[in-house]
Amino acid sequence: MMKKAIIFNIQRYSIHDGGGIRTLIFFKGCPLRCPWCSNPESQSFKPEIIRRESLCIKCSSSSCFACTNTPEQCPTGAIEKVGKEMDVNEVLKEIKKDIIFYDSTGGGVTLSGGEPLSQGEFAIELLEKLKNLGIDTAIETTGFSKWEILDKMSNHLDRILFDLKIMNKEKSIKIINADIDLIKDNFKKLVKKRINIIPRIPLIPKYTMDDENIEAIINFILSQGIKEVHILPYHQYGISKYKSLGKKYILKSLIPPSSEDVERIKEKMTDAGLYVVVGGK
Ligand SMILES: C[S@@+](CC[C@H](N)C(=O)[O-])C[C@H]1O[C@@H](n2cnc3c(N)ncnc32)[C@H](O)[C@@H]1O
Ligand code: SF4
Repeated sequence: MMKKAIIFNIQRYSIHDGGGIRTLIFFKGCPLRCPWCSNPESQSFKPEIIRRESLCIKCSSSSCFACTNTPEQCPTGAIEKVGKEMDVNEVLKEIKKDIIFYDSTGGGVTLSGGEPLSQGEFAIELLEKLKNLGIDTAIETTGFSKWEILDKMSNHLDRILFDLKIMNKEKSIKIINADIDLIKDNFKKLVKKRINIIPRIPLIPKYTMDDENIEAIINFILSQGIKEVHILPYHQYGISKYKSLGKKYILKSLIPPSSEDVERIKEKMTDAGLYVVVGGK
């Protein structure tokens, strides 16, 4: 039987996250809980209802949040179901609509989320089919999974955009629910396999940007013989999605890093011998 996964978005014509014009496949569900996550709708493994107040015309209730209409009954799309079970062929059908853009731009398909490794068997089958079609493949990942899954998946990936977030073990478990030792082990095994791996660091003030964490990240990357790193300055683009989901955004008052702060970290990494890309594609 064909494998199925919960997908919450298929974004076409993306110029981020992997190079060229890309199709991004967003897997729903993540074992981590980064308080700054810009995709809160990706965290639960189950389909969810979101409510967008800005689209609500108050047709049946005084508030979108008190409305008992189903997504199908809502006339404006203010109430929407996020997350759809799809099989590999359904996802492939969507991807094939973009295939003509890949060759001329060096683009392809990037798996994102949520955490694609958490629906690993499906992702492996999809990637295998994409490689059989000659399509470039990339993944954005936390690297937090059993090695067996990542090992199999890496055989069908041209590039792994691998996040390193919090290097202190206790802090990593407490703040984002991730065992950094497992993540580092997986990273090292991929390097040993000579997989094309690009570390990405989200620059989150008060969480990942302190000297100790940045130095630990630099030392780890250098110890693995890697020369390129991407840094992603903190943004709050996902903030309205928290409200739509009825979730609280606890970092509302956290100010994104200034360009000087980003430059300071870039310089530190460059001085250590790394080639640094801000944003990262
Ligand atoms: C939404 S995640 C999905 C992939 C995977 N779950 C991960 O975290 O690597 C994609 C990228 O966005 C970054 N990211 C998430 N929230 C962010 C925020 N508020 N500001 C900057 N980068 C963010 C992550 O660090 C990751 O590199
Ligand atoms: S690992 Fe990625 S998807 Fe999961 S909570 Fe963190 S930023 Fe969000």
